Amino acid sequence: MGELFQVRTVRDARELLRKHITATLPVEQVPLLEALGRRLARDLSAMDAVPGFDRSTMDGFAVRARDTFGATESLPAYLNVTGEVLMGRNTTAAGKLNAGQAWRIPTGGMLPSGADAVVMVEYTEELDERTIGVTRPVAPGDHIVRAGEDIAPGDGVLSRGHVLRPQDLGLLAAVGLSGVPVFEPVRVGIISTGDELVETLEQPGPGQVRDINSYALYGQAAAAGARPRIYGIVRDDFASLLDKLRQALVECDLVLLSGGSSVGIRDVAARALDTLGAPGVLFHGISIKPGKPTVGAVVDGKPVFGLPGHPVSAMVVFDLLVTPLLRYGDYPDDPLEFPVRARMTRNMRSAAGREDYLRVRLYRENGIIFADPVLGKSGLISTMVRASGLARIPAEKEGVEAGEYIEVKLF
Ligand SMILES: Nc1nc2c(c(=O)[nH]1)N[C@H]1C(S)=C(S)[C@@H](COP(=O)(O)OP(=O)(O)OC[C@H]3O[C@@H](n4cnc5c(N)ncnc54)[C@H](O)[C@@H]3O)O[C@H]1N2
Ligand code: MOO
Repeated sequence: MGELFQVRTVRDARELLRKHITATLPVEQVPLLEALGRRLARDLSAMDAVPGFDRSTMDGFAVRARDTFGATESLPAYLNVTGEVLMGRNTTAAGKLNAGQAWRIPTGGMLPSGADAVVMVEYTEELDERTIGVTRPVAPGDHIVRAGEDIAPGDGVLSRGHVLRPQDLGLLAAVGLSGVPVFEPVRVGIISTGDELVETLEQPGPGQVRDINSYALYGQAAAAGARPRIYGIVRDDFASLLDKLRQALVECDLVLLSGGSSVGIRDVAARALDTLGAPGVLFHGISIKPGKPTVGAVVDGKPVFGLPGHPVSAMVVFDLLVTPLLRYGDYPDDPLEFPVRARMTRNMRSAAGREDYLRVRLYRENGIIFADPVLGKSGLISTMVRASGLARIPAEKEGVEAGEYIEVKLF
């Protein structure tokens, strides 16, 4: 059996899990339009240069910069208009721009050979069909994008593990990759435990409550790019829990159990996890509030979490320990995990040696972002709904005072 009842910091819990998780995800090739939010399975490099030719970034005239030196409004540089660039057309065939010449060019047009800059149309005056006066000089390279300036052939463009964003799809389209190798989404099995739980459609009797966690955790898993699946409610009993866990572990890459982590069937859950495979339970308890009675296990290389039953606690622990695994397959150091700095509206106590996570509602007043704690016990799901994010009070602090800044991650 693993290291039971030893309370861990979040960092240690992550380290232990990282050390024991060995299961890998299959790779699939998906069309570019289905790749948003997916994780790249290998490094990608560009075959083509983007753009493939020098192009103008303005409507105007392609010129040799040196022909415009010294030009002013009162003494323009006069150039002969000897050509016109058409969009999408190869200018090489149309010849070369020579000294004293200018070619009309649209934004994005291919620079003719011989030209090294573009004069914006605003800084020209048309004297007749064939002559312009340039009223402002340009330097070589002005208003043009060079071939390969965006992406050079052979450039590594995106790395394995990267979660694809809209701009990444644009870049992959630019280099002509219409399909991408991505990891299959993590299949997440969700099991709720408790004799008091009933399905959403049921009317709870006295002493009963509807199952909240299956839905909230399903939402969190889906939001993190995983493929969640609900295994329903299991009664507090070893045999049925073992059965359900066994099934979920065969069909999923990661399994979540909620409830029964503290007293109740705690030992049952831990015993079940140790029965199912090695190394079993890695830790029982993390030094955070809410979320202390969390069980972390690895069974045959796959992570299994016993999340606390209180819905807020389950969601907070999911956010800290499960989301990074689903998103990145790991616990990367993320300096932007809590990206917002906000000013506390009131004092909040916490115990040293324990990280506290506060539900906060953010608002802005006179240019300052304030964090207003949403108070309420961790059994109250409505507190999560009223909050816009989670603020962290680090373990070394004994609280935060009104006016002090804290770090917040947004939901
Ligand atoms: N004597 C102690 N009691 C408790 C302790 C403790 O240290 N000593 N820890 C408290 C803390 S903190 C938490 S968090 C909870 C953890 O409870 P469990 O993980 O053992 O879960 P349960 O006892 O089954 O449930 C707790 C609470 O949550 C409700 N619950 C559970 N599952 C769901 C669900 N799917 N949907 C909605 N609500 C759910 C359950 O009905 C209980 O009210 O223990 C404290 N107690
Ligand atoms: O962990 Mo309990 O989660 O403090 O409510």
